[in-house]
Amino acid sequence: MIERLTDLVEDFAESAERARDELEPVPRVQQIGKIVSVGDAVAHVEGLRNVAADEIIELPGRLMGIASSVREEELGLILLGDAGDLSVGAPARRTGRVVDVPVGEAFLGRVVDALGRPLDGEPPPRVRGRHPIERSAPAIMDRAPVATPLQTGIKSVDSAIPIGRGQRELILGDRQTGKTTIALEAILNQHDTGVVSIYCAIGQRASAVARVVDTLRRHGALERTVVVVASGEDAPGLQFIAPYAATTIAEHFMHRGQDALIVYDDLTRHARAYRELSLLLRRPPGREAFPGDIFFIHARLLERATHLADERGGGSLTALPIIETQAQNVSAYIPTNLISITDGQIYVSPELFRAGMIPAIDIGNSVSRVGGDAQLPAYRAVVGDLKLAYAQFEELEAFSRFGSRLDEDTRQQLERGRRVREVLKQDEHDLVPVIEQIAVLFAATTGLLDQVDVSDIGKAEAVIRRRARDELDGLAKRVAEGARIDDDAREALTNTAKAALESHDLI
Ligand SMILES: Nc1ncnc2c1ncn2[C@@H]1O[C@H](COP(=O)(O)OP(=O)(O)OP(=O)(O)O)[C@@H](O)[C@H]1O
Repeated sequence: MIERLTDLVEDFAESAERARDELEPVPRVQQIGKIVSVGDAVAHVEGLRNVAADEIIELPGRLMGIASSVREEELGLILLGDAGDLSVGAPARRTGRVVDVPVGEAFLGRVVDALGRPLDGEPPPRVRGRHPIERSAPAIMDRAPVATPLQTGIKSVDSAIPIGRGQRELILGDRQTGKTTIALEAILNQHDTGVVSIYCAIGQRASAVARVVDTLRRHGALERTVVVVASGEDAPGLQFIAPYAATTIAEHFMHRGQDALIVYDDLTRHARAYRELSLLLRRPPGREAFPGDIFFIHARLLERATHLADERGGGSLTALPIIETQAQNVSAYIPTNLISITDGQIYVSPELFRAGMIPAIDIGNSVSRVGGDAQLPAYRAVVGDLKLAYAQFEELEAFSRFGSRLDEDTRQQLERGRRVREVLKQDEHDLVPVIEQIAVLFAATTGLLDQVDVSDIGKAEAVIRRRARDELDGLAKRVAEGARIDDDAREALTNTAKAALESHDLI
């Protein structure tokens, strides 16, 4: 109903706009200034009056600039393209418009640039209207608490660092530690949830973006995903506006009452593009040479991700911003800013990655501040023990390296911890449905795997998952509807795991 209404309103707005353009050719007085300096990514203009912040200024060669530094005597423009043959003295024309992007369902399955122009060789998507890339975040009164889980299919995330729809969860870690893969898994896992995804690539190599698009296509996820790309070869201006444009495209779905997921890959490069622009615009550099408003540019972006109240349609936008740290320095400027803006972080550690603990999620250093409220209640049966067993295990393991003799209790904790660690490993794109996660984690945390050899845990997991899939259909449905794990369910989980292990001679 709400979708139909939104469609009607949008169609009406579109035709009203067209009619106005056709019927009233308003005689317009054009204000034209001239370029006084041109840099690689910015230009300065003189002679334009009353320009609004963020207004688009048209330059020769269909190039656009955003009025970023607006001063009485001179304008600093962020160029949305290659400065090319732009020369001093060339005209600069006011447009009275701000940057906007087309939005609509036709964007699903498409790869577009930061201005919504196709990059996949197909014709431009049929749009439902255009919206400015900078929009204010929904008011507090229009928001509702995060209450529905967003399953990622990754065991360690869904159990220990759960994400809810409308949450902002940062993924941070050094380079090549599997950050993009975690975000991609979250997108791939939405195959039957109705959640649409937006993947925004900022400052990446074109080959890396092509790999992501290929993965989405191979897994049948591209048709429910919009890919917005401003690659490293694009103008810094385009890299700067890409996440705002992608968010506007995502908001279209949220305002229609749908659930959307947006991945910003990554905001370190976004911050660097903005630093480059700010320095060229002669703004005073602050900490790490970033300009003073670097916190604000990320806060105003991520504030737009939320869960709307029912009166506003009940849609949601979940944000997974990615940040690359250097030498695991999470207290650098950009990571600390983003940690404070988001509702938690998934920290991936290069040491775990090197040790083959993949996904390399450091559970002890990761947190989800609001997702716990949205987590399916059935997880409570496993998650408390999981976190505790794992934290104790990590501590004990460090101690036991000193070779001190271990008492039986400690030895047992270590053995169980090793098995839990094996269970938390997961192959790329091997997404685990909820009931299978619960069956395997339940077996590991209740000691059913204690007798299984550590080298056989992968096999044990596979047989438990298969049996849970075949035999626990009824429980799976109840769990999805929010049922807790009661005594009957415990018994069913225990019997399933035992039968699976016995039938393969694993215990
Ligand atoms: N669960 C996994 N199992 C096996 N391999 C994985 C897994 N997760 C990631 N990888 C591999 O690790 C490598 C790095 O992954 P990814 O590109 O996701 O990392 P990243 O931290 O986003 O890297 P970058 O620093 O380039 O952004 C890739 O080759 C990927 O295939």
